[in-house]
Amino acid sequence: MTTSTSPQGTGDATTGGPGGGARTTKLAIVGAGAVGSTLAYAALMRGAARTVALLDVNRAKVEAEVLDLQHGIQFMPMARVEGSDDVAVCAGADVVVVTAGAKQKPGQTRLDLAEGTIGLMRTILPGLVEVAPDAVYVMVTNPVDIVTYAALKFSGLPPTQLFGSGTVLDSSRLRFLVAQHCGVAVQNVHAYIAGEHGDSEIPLWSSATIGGVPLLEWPGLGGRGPLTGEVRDDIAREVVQSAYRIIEGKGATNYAVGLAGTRIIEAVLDDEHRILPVSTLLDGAYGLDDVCLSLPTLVDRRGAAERVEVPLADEELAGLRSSAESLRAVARRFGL
Ligand SMILES: O=P(O)(O)OC[C@H]1O[C@](O)(COP(=O)(O)O)[C@@H](O)[C@@H]1O
Repeated sequence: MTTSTSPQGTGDATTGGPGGGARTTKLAIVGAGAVGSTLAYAALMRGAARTVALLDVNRAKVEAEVLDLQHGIQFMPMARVEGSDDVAVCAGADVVVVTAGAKQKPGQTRLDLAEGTIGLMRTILPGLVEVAPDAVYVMVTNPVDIVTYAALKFSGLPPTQLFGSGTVLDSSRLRFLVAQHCGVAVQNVHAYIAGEHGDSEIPLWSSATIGGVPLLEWPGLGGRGPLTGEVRDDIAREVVQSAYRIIEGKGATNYAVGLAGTRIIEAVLDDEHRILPVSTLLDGAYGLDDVCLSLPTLVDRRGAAERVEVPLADEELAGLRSSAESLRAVARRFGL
């Protein structure tokens, strides 16, 4: 079953646009759950790709999500939406985003989900690579660092071409909280979370800036105080806890992760050369290797093209090393 539509009824990303015109971009999303379908919605709303294809084992679910999205096409930038329970729907994709996996339940950590999800990656990656060998693969499924490490093994793809959404979302949570505390626009806060997308993640306070001022020297503005050690610790704790709070309240996180994923997809499809904290396989950076974790990385049409070596304070480097250690221990536990 493939359910699809096109504005002019014909043409797709593989054969060219309607009427055989210029080739257009195609985004394939694996998993039509809360994250996958919200990501599709966000990508369509932002006009990130001309074709959005959804793949899910649950035929009724994928059909329903596709229909619902198709009915909104009139109000979006020009696009085509298709969906199927057959991997062929992903053929010729420029970007494949993997969101499929076991659902996180209240109280479960991301690592609790690992085993079933790793098995799923082993099953689905070879078929995806067969139909979309040139796509850039973005893993979103949690625990994303472990899933990315496993997917690299199962796909045989180079680390530039396959990486994880990592701490792009955590960094936007951090920026939101800092912006709220300081009373400035979130876009003016430049700060990254590095390491694991999870409990051992590290805010890179020492390199963060607000409006050109080093965050650690932020004097406060409009009656609001500086970011003291206590405030920073509270914010860092809140970043880690917020996903759990959302899951407790509504069962899943979907909006912010859908937007974060879309941001990564745009950086690839539009060849933006944008620095984003995605999860990549380390090969000696900061003395770390054979582990996937997040560091600011140049993302362009090639994928995760090059890592930026951000200067780290001693405690940040120590945090990164222990994050790497805990991820390696989990990977070993699952025989990776
Ligand atoms: O604070 P400035 O210098 O005005 O920069 C704002 C710009 O930086 C951004 O927040 C991106 O920041 P990063 O490069 O730190 O990710 C944009 O969204 C925004 O347009």
